[in-house]
Amino acid sequence: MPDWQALIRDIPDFPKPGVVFKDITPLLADADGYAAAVDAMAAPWRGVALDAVLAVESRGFIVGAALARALGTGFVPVRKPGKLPARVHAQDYDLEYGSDRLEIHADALSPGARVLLVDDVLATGGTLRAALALARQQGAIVVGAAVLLEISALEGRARWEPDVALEATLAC
Ligand SMILES: O=P(O)(O)OC[C@H]1O[C@H](OP(=O)(O)OP(=O)(O)O)[C@H](O)[C@@H]1O
Ligand SMILES: Nc1ncnc2[nH]cnc12
Repeated sequence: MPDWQALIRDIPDFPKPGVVFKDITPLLADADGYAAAVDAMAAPWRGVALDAVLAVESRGFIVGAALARALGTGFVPVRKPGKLPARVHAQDYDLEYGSDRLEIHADALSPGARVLLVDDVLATGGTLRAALALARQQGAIVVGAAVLLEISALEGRARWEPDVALEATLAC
């Protein structure tokens, strides 16, 4: 276990009773830990041809933007409803503690663009699958997906597309 993994803490019963929330804010606040986490997330993708990192609001932005800079790619935001100013494509999805909708600008990706999906946590996988659908709707090639932390018990990986590489830096 990398020593910075200890900077992710468990918060019981947040945001709902029965959910153990994996809180990455202590890791983000630690300069060395944050840098090490981003380096480790980037490692499998160095040398892979990529045009953009596509990351999901809001915690996904914190790791996704840093990863885009580390890999030298553009950054495409996928946002919660009503936040993007131009025409959007939308996708409804379920996650561990509810359901929501994600949006992407309709002109965010060119057909054939090579995209890496990025988020902080993989739980049930609903969020990442919605991001995959949004990218593909625009004709992008989803080269893979990168998450900082996979919550294995929630089996998001089992619902992921086996043909698309999914790299989790940490698993619990
Ligand atoms: O695999 P899933 O079950 O879909 O869960 C993972 C998602 O849940 C969290 O986002 P959340 O919607 O809580 O939003 P936030 O990033 O704004 O906190 C997390 O940042 C992932 O995006
Ligand atoms: N248990 C959890 N902790 C942190 N983020 C999450 N996203 C979905 N489930 C989560």
